[in-house]
Amino acid sequence: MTKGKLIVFSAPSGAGKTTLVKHALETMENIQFSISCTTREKRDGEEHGKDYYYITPEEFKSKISNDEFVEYEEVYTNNFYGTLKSEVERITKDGNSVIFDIDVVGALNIKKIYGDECLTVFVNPPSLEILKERLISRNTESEDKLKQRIDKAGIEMETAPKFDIILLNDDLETAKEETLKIIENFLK
Ligand SMILES: Nc1nc2c(ncn2[C@@H]2O[C@H](COP(=O)(O)OP(=O)(O)O)[C@@H](O)[C@H]2O)c(=O)[nH]1
Ligand SMILES: Nc1ncnc2c1ncn2[C@@H]1O[C@H](COP(=O)(O)OP(=O)(O)O)[C@@H](O)[C@H]1O
Repeated sequence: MTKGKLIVFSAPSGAGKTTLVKHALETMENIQFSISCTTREKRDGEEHGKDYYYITPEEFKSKISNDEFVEYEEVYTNNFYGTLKSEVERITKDGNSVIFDIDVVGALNIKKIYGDECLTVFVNPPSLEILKERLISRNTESEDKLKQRIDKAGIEMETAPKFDIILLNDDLETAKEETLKIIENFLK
């Protein structure tokens, strides 16, 4: 059996990458989600071992010392996020492909490691204004966390040309269809 490939979705917070990755996972066989570790708090509706592994900063540090991460970042102040080697291994060893929802730095690091076995997709919001509106209406962040995400978005948008594909997420149904086409095309 051939080993699976890697598909990385990345974007500023609020662009819609989680929505599009979930759609791909619900629709397609042979792809599975890389569950990251995070030290951030669990949001309502999220589940440990499904959306993330929610761990303490001490547990995170211990995983760094034990070299358990493919990559990790302090994405927002005091909030660490990391991709476990064991997730990539668990999913790809049986021939399934792995899909990631990670920040732009992590995405480009994964691409450096895996090269042609990896496709990086940048989810582009129609504008920074619309990005802000989506984040506000998602209603998951405190004032302070919202500001951190919006402040970082401009710099993150500048990395778009480094990705293999830029996917516009304006009309959601169109973006969902495009997501499936991009993945199918890469895996065939
Ligand atoms: N580098 C890296 N970034 C991650 C990882 N997991 C999640 N992220 C990113 O961390 C950022 C914050 O994620 P989250 O707290 O869920 O907030 P959201 O983007 O506002 O939904 C997003 O850009 C995620 O894609 C990871 O394992 N590594
Ligand atoms: N094309 C779209 N049009 C309108 N709202 C969208 C669209 N895509 C996503 N959203 C909404 O915007 C918010 C942010 O999307 P989400 O997938 O959580 O983004 P991210 O994972 O990139 O932070 C969510 O409330 C989601 O339902």
